[in-house]
Amino acid sequence: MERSRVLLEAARIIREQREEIATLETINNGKSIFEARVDIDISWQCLEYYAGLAGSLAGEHIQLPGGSFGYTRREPLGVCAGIGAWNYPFQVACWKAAPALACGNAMVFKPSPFTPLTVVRLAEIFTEAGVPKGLFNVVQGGAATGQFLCHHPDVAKISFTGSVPTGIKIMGMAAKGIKPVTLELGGKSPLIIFSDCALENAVNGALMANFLTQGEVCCNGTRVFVERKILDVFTKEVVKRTQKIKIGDPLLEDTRMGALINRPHLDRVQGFIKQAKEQGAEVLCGGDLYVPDDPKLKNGYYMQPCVLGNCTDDMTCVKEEIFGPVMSILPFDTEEEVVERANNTKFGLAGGVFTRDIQKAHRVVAALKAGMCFINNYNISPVELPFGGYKASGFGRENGRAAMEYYSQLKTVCVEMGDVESVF
Ligand SMILES: NC(=O)c1ccc[n+]([C@@H]2O[C@H](COP(=O)([O-])OP(=O)(O)OC[C@H]3O[C@@H](n4cnc5c(N)ncnc54)[C@H](O)[C@@H]3O)[C@@H](O)[C@H]2O)c1
Repeated sequence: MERSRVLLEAARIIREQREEIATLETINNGKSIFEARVDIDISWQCLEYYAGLAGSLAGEHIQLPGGSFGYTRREPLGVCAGIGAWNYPFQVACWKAAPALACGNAMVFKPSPFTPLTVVRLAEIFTEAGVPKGLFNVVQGGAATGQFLCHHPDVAKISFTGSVPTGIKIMGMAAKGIKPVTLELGGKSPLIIFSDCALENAVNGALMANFLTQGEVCCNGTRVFVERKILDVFTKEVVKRTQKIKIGDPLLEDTRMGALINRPHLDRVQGFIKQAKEQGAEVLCGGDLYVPDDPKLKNGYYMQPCVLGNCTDDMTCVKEEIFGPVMSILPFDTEEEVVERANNTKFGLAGGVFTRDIQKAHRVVAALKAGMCFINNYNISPVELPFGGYKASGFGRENGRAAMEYYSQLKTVCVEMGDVESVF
């Protein structure tokens, strides 16, 4: 209950300073202030949720013959290392810190060197809220700092959010110290639009699945499979809506798409579009750099959100995670076919389906090999629901009750109520 009170106080301070933290996050990452506010809201909700669970940590009592019994205790792991990506800096830190602290661990958090700011504010807030000194720590740095944390003998667990190649290295380092890891890695998720969907919802869903945070979202549904019967009407509407997305200064109220994280990443995203064209995809809209009118923004890393048509499953833009505002549209004819194609990927983070047929919706998500599935919506993240991947998208879960298992360990105590019967 003491941990719970401290987490609730931290949540209260975040709510109170929402505007200031959201502004800092926009400066940190380049996403629109509109979205940064949503991230901050999800962050304090996460702290409140784990504050609620902190007092519920408990074991089991198991009866044994002759009045003997056993019981289990949920104990903290110790010092947990959190290593974060740059796309949701404050939120990722809260998703890791809240269950870690609720379970009684300490955390050393390393943000991405591209977004060092807001997690420092989080550490200050924790201190103000009454978290004991040294329990939540921030270290800045890049790969070398991350490696140091993973190898450190006092670190008991590593929770990592980032790319698959780094995830592989993290798991290798953790293996050397036999440390448990949570890996939240990349994705190339399918979004399946059946012809019996509510079209406007499906269009909204496809935009939500592709263009939040400049498309730099791990669970994005970037392979949009559309039943051929509605391909034209759906595509036309998606293109029309994509062209209307307001790009520009992320601190302006009406901006809905800010700047990508840095120049190399922008070049990389542009490279994927160039390659898509070479491989036969058609750019239906966007894809070019965007230069805002405001002269002080002219060197910003802005681009126009892009919709690709004429895509096939073997194209690079359909197989690889682009991590930018690029949607690929792929027609399909039957349920069986689309499920097979949707699962034909090394990733398994998320998936979505739009249909009015409730049986079909449940049948399809049951067949999807992905950890986070959506029916008739996409990319909402209630903290009550566990989140994490299948296959190369990683393992372990954040959020929901499930995360408590990944930040605690089980001790079994066997109690003898009779005499010891020795076999010797
Ligand atoms: N599944 C999820 O929840 C989730 C959420 C956000 C982002 N992501 C993924 O993250 C990726 C983009 O983020 P990124 O470019 O920051 O990823 P990244 O793998 O380059 O870096 C992630 C973090 O790891 C650190 N790091 C890099 N090399 C390291 C090493 N050798 N040892 C230890 N730490 C090291 C970085 O400094 C950074 O803090 C995308 O693939 C995206 O899908 C996944």
